[in-house]
Amino acid sequence: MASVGGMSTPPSHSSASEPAAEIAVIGGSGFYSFLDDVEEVEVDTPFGAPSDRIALGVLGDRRVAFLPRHGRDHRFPPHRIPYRANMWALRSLGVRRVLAPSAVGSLVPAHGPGTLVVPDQLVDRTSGRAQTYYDEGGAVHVSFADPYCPAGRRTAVATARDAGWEPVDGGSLVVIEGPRFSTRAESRWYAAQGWTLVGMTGHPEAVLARELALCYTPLCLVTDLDAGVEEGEGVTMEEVLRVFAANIDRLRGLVADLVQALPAERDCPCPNVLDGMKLPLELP
Ligand SMILES: CSC[C@H]1O[C@H](OP(=O)(O)O)[C@H](O)[C@@H]1O
Ligand SMILES: Nc1ncnc2[nH]cnc12
Repeated sequence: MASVGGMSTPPSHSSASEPAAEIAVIGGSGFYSFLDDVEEVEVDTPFGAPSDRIALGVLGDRRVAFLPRHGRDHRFPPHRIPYRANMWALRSLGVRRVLAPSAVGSLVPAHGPGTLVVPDQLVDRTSGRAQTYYDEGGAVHVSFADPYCPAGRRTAVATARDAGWEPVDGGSLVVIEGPRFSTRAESRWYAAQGWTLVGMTGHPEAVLARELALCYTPLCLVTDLDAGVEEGEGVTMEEVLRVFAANIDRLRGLVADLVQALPAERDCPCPNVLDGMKLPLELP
């Protein structure tokens, strides 16, 4: 296992011209491994250690990093995930594109369990999470009107369609603080706002990616109808993990296809979001 101290020693198979990885996959609940033949690296960051060792491997001609956001033993609940360390560590390895699979509840009866949604909007209902890299040394305000990479979203939707998994293209993901699930009244209120999905990890992951000028693409797998949508007992963790497990092979396949399908060059706005801003931090 190699050790990488923030921006210092890169892993053995990387060089200045060839980053350790260009694309990262961040696995969520039930998604704790991805690549077969990997080198695992421990990365340190100014924000502490990431959730786990980062697995580096190759898929076709793409160098890929995999990081399970909850840790491979799901030791971090959503409100305790070291989001800043995770995104910083990935960028320090050379990553510029992030694919973010996630288990979510649906606020729309028609989008039942097993539905794949590629949302285009996000609503932050978390509280108290560190959500910026730029909290000292000067003000930096990134644009976040469109929180996700348009090219990544487009490619994800097209790749899912090609694989015969008709995705829902667009929708708003409301991210709650958790770790509890929503009450029926909260859930009905979210649905009444016209929001589509509810999860616990999409924020601050997406905005931290934006602050590091990374392309971030969410891949939301619906595991349940949220409490306000369905007259039932309410959502349970067991239900989420069971439905996710039933869909993981399909999702893994999609992520692998998507890694291959992402364009090599970035012609989206994401690389330029920090242009003209005076950064208080030196980016890795
Ligand atoms: C396992 S139940 C709730 C848990 O599942 C989702 O995790 P992730 O987004 O990492 O797939 C949800 O956000 C909660 O953290
Ligand atoms: N109903 C739900 N609420 C919040 N996060 C979830 N993750 C999966 N299902 C969820």
